[in-house]
Amino acid sequence: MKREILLWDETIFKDREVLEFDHMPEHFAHRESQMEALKFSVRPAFAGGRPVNTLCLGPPGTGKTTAIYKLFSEIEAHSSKVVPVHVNCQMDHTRHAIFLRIYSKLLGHSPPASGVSFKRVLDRIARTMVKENRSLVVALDDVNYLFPEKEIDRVLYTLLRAHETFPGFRAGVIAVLSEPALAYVFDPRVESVFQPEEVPFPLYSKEEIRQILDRRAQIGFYPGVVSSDLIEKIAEFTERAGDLRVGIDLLKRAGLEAERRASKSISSEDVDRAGERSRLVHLSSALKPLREDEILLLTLVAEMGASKAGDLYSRFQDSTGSGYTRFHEILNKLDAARLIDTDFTGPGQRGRSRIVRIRYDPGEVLESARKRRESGG
Ligand SMILES: Nc1ncnc2c1ncn2[C@@H]1O[C@H](COP(=O)(O)OP(=O)(O)OP(=O)(O)O)[C@@H](O)[C@H]1O
Repeated sequence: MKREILLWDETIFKDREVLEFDHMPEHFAHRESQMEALKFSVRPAFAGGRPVNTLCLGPPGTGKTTAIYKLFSEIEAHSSKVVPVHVNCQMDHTRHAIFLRIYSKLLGHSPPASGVSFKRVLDRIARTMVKENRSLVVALDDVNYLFPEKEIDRVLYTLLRAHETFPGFRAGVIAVLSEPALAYVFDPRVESVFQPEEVPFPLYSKEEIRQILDRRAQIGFYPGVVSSDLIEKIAEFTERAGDLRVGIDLLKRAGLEAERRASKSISSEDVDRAGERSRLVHLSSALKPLREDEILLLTLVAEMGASKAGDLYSRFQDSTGSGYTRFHEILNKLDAARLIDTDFTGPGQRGRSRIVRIRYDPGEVLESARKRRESGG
């Protein structure tokens, strides 16, 4: 008879690495049109032109960063005419830091002296690019971290108008934002040079999620560890949470739960047990793009428990001085991000008497919001 118990030195994971978020999936399904649009935007750069500015928009976990990485590795494999630089704006959120990142990528090392002036960094980048007749493509990932203090205007102005000072300098920007639309109003001097082509990244459907997770599971686990019924269950859970990362995390955690029981296969109970923690993965990614007043309203919902929209509004107005329109806008946004529920009051309950509830454990929300505030943005 086949042994069902896992020995202490055995594992059900064939390749753990594929269940990590930073794993670059070999097969990037359901994003063909977005990849085409991105390739189209950098194409002019290969012929000595300027890349087309682009804006990738979509909720967390819809493959925006993955698309950029794929694009950039293809560019690097194809030609040295184009210099692609990926900037994580959560880490590099000043113009100086971003240009240091570009400098290091282009020249292969940091500037010799720390504290070197911005002007010298820019000068070196622009002259090198012009001399080598190359084009720059800068991806500003999570660009919302550049909105406070209007840092984004300074970054775009410098990148996209540098050719006025350094003739022959060519640069394009791919901005990445975890939201369905761009609400930021640019400085007019930036707007005249930055009218990006929008590339939408919609949420994956349940079937798309199922296919993606199925493939991960095939590579990540040994055969027979996870059944197709369970993949279906995980896909449903992931669709409800609204973030593919939840599904990837759930596969991994459910696998660990099975190993804890020394079982050679994952059970439905393993998935249930892992579910709550995995759902929190969405919480931190959904908080990432939120503005200060949006986080404030979310924390009020967490603190007040199930409350009437009218009561919530009074507290919100006391703290921010904002009007009902803004309050309503944020409520809808938090609802769309699946952070709150505003709709289970039954017929006839509309407007200020709507009941608003948090979709996560309030303590977890307050803790994540605190971390998000500390990380800036
Ligand atoms: N089409 C896909 N096929 C396989 N894996 C995918 C696909 N789309 C996304 N993923 C995986 O989902 C995770 C999240 O993807 P990614 O980081 O690209 O999303 P994102 O839209 O940039 O999210 P955020 O806005 O939170 O930064 C990654 O682990 C990535 O490998």
